Amino acid sequence: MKPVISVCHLNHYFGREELRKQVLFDINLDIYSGEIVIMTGPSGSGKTTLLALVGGLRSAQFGSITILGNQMCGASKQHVMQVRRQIGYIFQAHNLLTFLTAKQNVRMSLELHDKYLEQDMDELAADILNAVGLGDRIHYYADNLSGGQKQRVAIARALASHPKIVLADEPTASLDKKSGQDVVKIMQRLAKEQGCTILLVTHDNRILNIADRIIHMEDGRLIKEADEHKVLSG
Ligand SMILES: Nc1ncnc2c1ncn2[C@@H]1O[C@H](COP(=O)(O)OP(=O)(O)OP(=O)(O)O)[C@@H](O)[C@H]1O
Repeated sequence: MKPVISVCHLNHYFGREELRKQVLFDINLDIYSGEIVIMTGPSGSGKTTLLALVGGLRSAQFGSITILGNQMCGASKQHVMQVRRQIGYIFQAHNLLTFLTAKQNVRMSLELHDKYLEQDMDELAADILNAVGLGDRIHYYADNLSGGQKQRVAIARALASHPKIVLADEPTASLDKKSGQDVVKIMQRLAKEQGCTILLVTHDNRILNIADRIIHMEDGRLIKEADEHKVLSG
């Protein structure tokens, strides 16, 4: 089986000349279809940078990143955009548009895909909001939702178009324990139903039990691949 995400000898630098600083060192990582992989590590160790490179939000400089069979290093902008459409992003600052309702926020992500233009996008958006437990909030403006509810809208938005990959950066950071666990359980359930692959960055030890695999980043290096099959759960 080919990996959905394959990172090979990836190095990354920020800054130029004397300010040039290496932040990722020879990263190698394969993630397979349907896997939920959690990446942990201290602040500044390079997790967000790696996630942004994998998601095509930053250009890779040295090494290789293959996403769904597409080489991202040196890819044209257009090619990167095509790959990005197959990825759902869930970031801590959920980036909902506050002047739109929950349903309109989700609908916007469907409008990016030709295949949905012929379908009833309002109904599809309402369905996925139901699935994340927000059936009674679909007409609420994002501003009038709690942190956990906004995060659930962000999940609905990311998963509505059935992406093959979901990238999540600290999806539970601003949530209390219960909301945090609700949010990741919803992600886990929908991902398993849709067969999508999740790469999730977190400092939140309370959610490690949803991972199929936990990887650890330190000082720009992936130092171990351990704890397959939820050794750390509970
Ligand atoms: N745009 C940038 N320009 C220069 N340096 C950057 C930039 N973004 C990140 N860095 C540096 O790269 C290193 C890795 O940062 P990154 O945000 O990837 O770490 P992280 O593990 O996600 O941290 P955190 O857990 O605090 O979010 C840090 O030393 C950071 O200061």
